Amino acid sequence: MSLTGEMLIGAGALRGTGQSFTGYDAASGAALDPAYGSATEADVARACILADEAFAPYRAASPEIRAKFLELAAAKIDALGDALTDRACAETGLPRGRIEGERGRTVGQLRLFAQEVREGSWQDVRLDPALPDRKPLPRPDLRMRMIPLGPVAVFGASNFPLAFSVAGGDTASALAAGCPVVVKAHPAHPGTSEMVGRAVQAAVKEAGLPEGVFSLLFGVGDALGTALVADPHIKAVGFTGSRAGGLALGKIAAARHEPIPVYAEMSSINPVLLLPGALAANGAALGKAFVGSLTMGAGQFCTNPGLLLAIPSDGLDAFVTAAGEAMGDAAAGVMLHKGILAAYEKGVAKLAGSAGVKALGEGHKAEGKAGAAFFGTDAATFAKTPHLADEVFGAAGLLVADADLMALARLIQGLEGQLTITVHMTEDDEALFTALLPVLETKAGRILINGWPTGVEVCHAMVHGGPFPATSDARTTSVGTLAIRRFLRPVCYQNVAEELLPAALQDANPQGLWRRLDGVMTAPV
Ligand SMILES: NC(=O)c1ccc[n+]([C@@H]2O[C@H](COP(=O)([O-])OP(=O)(O)OC[C@H]3O[C@@H](n4cnc5c(N)ncnc54)[C@H](O)[C@@H]3O)[C@@H](O)[C@H]2O)c1
Ligand SMILES: O=CCCC(=O)C(=O)O
Repeated sequence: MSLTGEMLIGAGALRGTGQSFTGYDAASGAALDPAYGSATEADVARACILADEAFAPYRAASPEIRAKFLELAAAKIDALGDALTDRACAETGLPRGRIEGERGRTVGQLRLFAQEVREGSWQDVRLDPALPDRKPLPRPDLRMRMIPLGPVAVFGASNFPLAFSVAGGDTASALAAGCPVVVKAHPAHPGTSEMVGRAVQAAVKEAGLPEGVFSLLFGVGDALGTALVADPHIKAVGFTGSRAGGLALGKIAAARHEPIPVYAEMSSINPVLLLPGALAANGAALGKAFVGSLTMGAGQFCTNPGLLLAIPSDGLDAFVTAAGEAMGDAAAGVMLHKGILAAYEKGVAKLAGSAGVKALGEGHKAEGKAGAAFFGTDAATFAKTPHLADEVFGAAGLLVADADLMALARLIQGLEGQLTITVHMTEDDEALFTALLPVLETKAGRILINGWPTGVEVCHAMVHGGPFPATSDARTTSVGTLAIRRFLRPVCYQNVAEELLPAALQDANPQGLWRRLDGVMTAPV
């Protein structure tokens, strides 16, 4: 596919007349053709009007039609072949294996949502039949199902150019829910975005769906995102990126005449608790494995393990020695764009210059690349230095080692919300884990044992979410089939005649759904 630099508004393609920009080869810094023109406010309005017009017919399309559309989009992304991998590698500096894996995850995610649409339990149908003879008052016939919210604005993330971008989890879950999507491409990978966008646009056409089901807008600066979130046709927002960006979009959404939900995934340092039994059994191996997770993709994962907590011991010494050695072998990494590299270097310099913080290991350094960094401190220093709990996006980790178990417990209690908390433990640590679990549950969306947080499985039980600032809404996830719930709302139908009811609610159950009948989950017959 040859790139044109055009945005995709419904079935059309046109060049934005706003500020021009290009993608860059992340490794060399060279500008990559073609140039993209930023969308104007009129472009945003047009995409959102088309999305609004598409909403009624799209949500009325049968589950089978929506599922086939998602599968078509997946097939067309697959068919982009090596050209997509080449462009994504160039624009992000991420290694080929990582991008290939991410493409598999992206198309797998679209196919999983197709299955989810067909399976139907997302409609959460509840039927409370009429009780005309109930005393003192009869009960009317009440039936409930979930319906889509309306057009959704999606902001592609810089660090996952496929799985969290144009056809990533936010887009897949919104489309599965029956919501048209207007995507703002991340300006760091416009070529990758155009390729994937054209695949989705072609799938809309082939599926015979209204053109406004999908649009893709390009732009630099804040104006495009601001106009998109403010547009009255948009009913929800999906975002992965910086805390400042997510909060800014949340403010715009809250200030609208009709405020709307912003599902923003923002900032997490993903604490790792190294319990004594695990360190005694495996200290050195854990140290090496930690560096593998920390430095993967130059640390540009929102699940990056940025904070470690432990009680000093011989096992912890072995951990630190092995981690320091592994850091010494860690190559300098290409970061996604210059701004992210600058932010990382500033964050590392701030850690290095903090009183009471010492270097425990560092990776190779190279001009224009990021060197991994590993620091250590104690609980008292952590408590009195609030910025030590801030995310440094990249391969920087901080170990808090303290003999005072209660000080570590208070530290955990004082942490902000997290995407993940990891616990390394053996049977000897079970009593400690059991004591900690109630606190961990209040802090994170996912608690994992004897693993590393990077590498999120896309499945039904996944929660990629968590209390603020991990996300703006702790009740949700942006990965896995549960993500569909963000874009649905319940409607109750009272005393609506059988023949006038939506199919999902009819007595005959033509969609073959599991339904909650008078409170009891009931199989289709
Ligand atoms: N937690 C994560 O998963 C994660 C992922 C990527 C980046 N980051 C963090 O974000 C920093 C910057 O990276 P980025 O460019 O990917 O994220 P970003 O938040 O700066 O931008 C993401 C998207 O939101 C838009 N945007 C941001 N602020 C806006 C505003 N005020 N108004 C309108 N639109 C706005 C941008 O144009 C872009 O399209 C990184 O250094 C890192 O700290 C975090
Ligand atoms: O960067 C955010 C997503 C992280 C992720 O999906 C993973 O670790 O696999």
